[in-house]
Amino acid sequence: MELGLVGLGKMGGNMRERIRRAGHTVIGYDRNPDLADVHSLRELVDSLQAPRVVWVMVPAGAATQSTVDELGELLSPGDVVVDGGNSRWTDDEKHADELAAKGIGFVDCGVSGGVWGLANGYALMYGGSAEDVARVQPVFDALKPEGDFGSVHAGKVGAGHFAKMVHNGIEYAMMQAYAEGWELLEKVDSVTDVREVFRSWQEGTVIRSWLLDLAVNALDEDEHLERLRGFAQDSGEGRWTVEAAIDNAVPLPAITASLFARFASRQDDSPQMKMIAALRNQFGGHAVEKN
Ligand SMILES: O=C(CO)[C@H](O)[C@H](O)COP(=O)(O)O
Repeated sequence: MELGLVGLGKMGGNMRERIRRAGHTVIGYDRNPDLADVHSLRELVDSLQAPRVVWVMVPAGAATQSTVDELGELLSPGDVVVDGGNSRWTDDEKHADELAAKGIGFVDCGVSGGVWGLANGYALMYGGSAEDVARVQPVFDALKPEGDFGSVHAGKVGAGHFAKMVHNGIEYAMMQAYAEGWELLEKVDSVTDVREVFRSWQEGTVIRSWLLDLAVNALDEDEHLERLRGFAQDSGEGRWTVEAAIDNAVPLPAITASLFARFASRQDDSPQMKMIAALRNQFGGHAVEKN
């Protein structure tokens, strides 16, 4: 089939390649002309035969919104837009409604696989009507990993990004657990080779996983992670997971703590711990350290 792909960065560029390897025609547009096959969204749309499928792979928020808006002006009834970025799931219904008013279908798709997806395939979680999903199915089949699993029609519009959001919340908590275990192992004198302990866990243990494999890769590159600062950003999905938990009164202590640990990583000197120190000093005369 023919696909229009908007956004050819780290994810989109590799996805174009994987879809082409499966025998499909992909016409890609990116603001960076060095990456693009065409020079504008209009040229992309004009290059595709109707009914068209256009996959959007740009940053969540304003960039996705403006791309969907522009496609809404350029596409025709019967075409389908797929949002494959890490959009907030609550944006999907809005995008679907805006496009539906013009007779254009919409599918949201959470994509996981990072820079390894070209070789390993991308895990896909999508939401939308059966009819719209069927139109995109050959592309899903090209992108997904080999084997029986790795893609799911999770439900109606929004379900794909909701599933991907929860996936990322789990990712936060798993990474935090490996990180805490690693720090404790590094702290004690009795364990003399932490990297080899992590490596040994890759087989036979209850906690083996791809994230553990990646932790071993990282320790092979920098055994004690001395070249890195302990600073972690977040892109939004952890926050949205916690917000959804509050909306639904579902307790998520591990995921919430792992999000807050990232916030703490951005502080050189914790203001709240200054208050703890001050209060201990006030009520008990406990010693404080001064700047
Ligand atoms: O979706 C992903 C992996 O599954 C992305 O890498 C995601 O951006 C990571 O999220 P964060 O920046 O919040 O750690």
